[in-house]
Amino acid sequence: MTTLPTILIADDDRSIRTVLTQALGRSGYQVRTTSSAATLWRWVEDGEGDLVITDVVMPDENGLDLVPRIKRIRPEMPVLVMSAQSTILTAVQSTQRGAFEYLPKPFDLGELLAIVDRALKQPAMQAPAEPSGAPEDNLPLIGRSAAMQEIYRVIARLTTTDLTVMITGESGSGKELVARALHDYGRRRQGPFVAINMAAIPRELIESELFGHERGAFTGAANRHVGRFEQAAGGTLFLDEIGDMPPEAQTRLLRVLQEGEFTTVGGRQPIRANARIVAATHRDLRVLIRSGQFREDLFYRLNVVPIRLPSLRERPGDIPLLAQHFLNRAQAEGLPSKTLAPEAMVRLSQYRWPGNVRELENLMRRLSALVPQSTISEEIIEAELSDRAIEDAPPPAGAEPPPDTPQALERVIERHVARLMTEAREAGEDGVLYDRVLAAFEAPLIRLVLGETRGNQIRAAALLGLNRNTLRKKIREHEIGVTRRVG
Ligand SMILES: Nc1ncnc2c1ncn2[C@@H]1O[C@H](COP(=O)(O)OP(=O)(O)OP(=O)(O)O)[C@@H](O)[C@H]1O
Repeated sequence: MTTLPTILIADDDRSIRTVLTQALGRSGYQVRTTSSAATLWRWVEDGEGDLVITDVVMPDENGLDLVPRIKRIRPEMPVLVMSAQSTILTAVQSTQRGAFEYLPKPFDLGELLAIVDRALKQPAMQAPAEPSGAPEDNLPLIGRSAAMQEIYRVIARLTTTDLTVMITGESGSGKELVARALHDYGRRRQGPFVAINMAAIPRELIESELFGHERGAFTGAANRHVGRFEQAAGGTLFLDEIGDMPPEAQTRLLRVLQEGEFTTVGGRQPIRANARIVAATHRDLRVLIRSGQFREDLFYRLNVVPIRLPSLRERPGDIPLLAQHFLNRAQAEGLPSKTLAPEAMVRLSQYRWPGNVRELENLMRRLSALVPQSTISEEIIEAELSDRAIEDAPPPAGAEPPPDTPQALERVIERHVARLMTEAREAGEDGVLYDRVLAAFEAPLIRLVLGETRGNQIRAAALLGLNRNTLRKKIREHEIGVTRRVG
């Protein structure tokens, strides 16, 4: 008996899932559908399915980001990417990341079936060449610096426990990767890994996303919705950007952690919480606690095992290894093979990497695609980096000014401004920088002062030396939540 090929479909649009299920089912395929990238990933990890069809924009993760991860663990699996944002960028990115085909929405069902048929017939041809890199490329985390060794040791020690972990570190330093490693090597590895990013979900939806809701719990709740806590049962719940969690959700989460059970929004029946919690943030939670934006009691519940991930500039020795790893990976995804000249490597190691590993990864991917020569020279790196770096001559590693000095603050500001400049340049935006830089400092300033005055705007305006109406305008502009607290 031959088994029918199974197609895994991830799209948060139910009508697309229905149409595809019917069309593919009629053509003799088995079909499994999900609205979440996390579920799709779990199926792929569990070795299920013969072909993936994924949407790009999904509530929990961008489908395009999933493609290279799928190709890494299941290189033979064809992945079709469909997207309503049918820009040339999406198409190019899908292909670069190893997708078999890219389908702009709306698409022709006949064309889709033909592509599925073609993809399943030629799996061998789709398998990318073996990466030329070291076996290291298959490791979940790259880096041999002392700082990373310490991280590995902590992860290893935690494999036999379900302790709650709080990962802190700058953006792009690998917090999510560490969370996944804790899950993949831990006791709950057979269970699901469910991630939720507090900064990516509208604040008013966070509670129902986390805990689920009953039918009719609020306007628009047409059906019962299973929350991430329930989805993560038996596995790990990764609470990313925990510092952005709204106060009500914080209170609810604290209760769950204390009592070990929760109720859905609008529900009464308590459900046992059976998820290991790993939280992460790039923000300083102690500052948020001081300004009244994060509950101190919740912090202590979450901060059972703190893991502080070093920034890339704190471990420059890892840069060559990581750079080579990302070039190998780009090659495995079908981009041309590249090597870095030794001087180019030195220059990379001296750069400050405000966007950390993510920035390095992106640069290597871009160079793999764009540089025609097979050896990337120092000049090419120099041109790339001097474009984004503020300082011409970065200070050697270890020359960070002591914390809490005006120099350290200036350094932080410089890094942030450099990042905003890069973003504006990459997005081709002119005339936005001054406002964005000001907003970046104004919003936390106002939040802190309002925290200090317990939400009293008159006192806050006086403290700031601002006119009351100006302060109100800025509160609106920055969408700062103001709650008056008594006592
Ligand atoms: N040690 C590492 N080895 C290999 N790849 C890494 C490492 N650290 C980070 N990366 C890669 O860098 C990118 C950013 O990592 P990740 O998303 O885990 O960072 P993050 O700290 O969670 O970022 P953010 O705070 O912005 O969510 C990912 O593509 C990840 O695979």
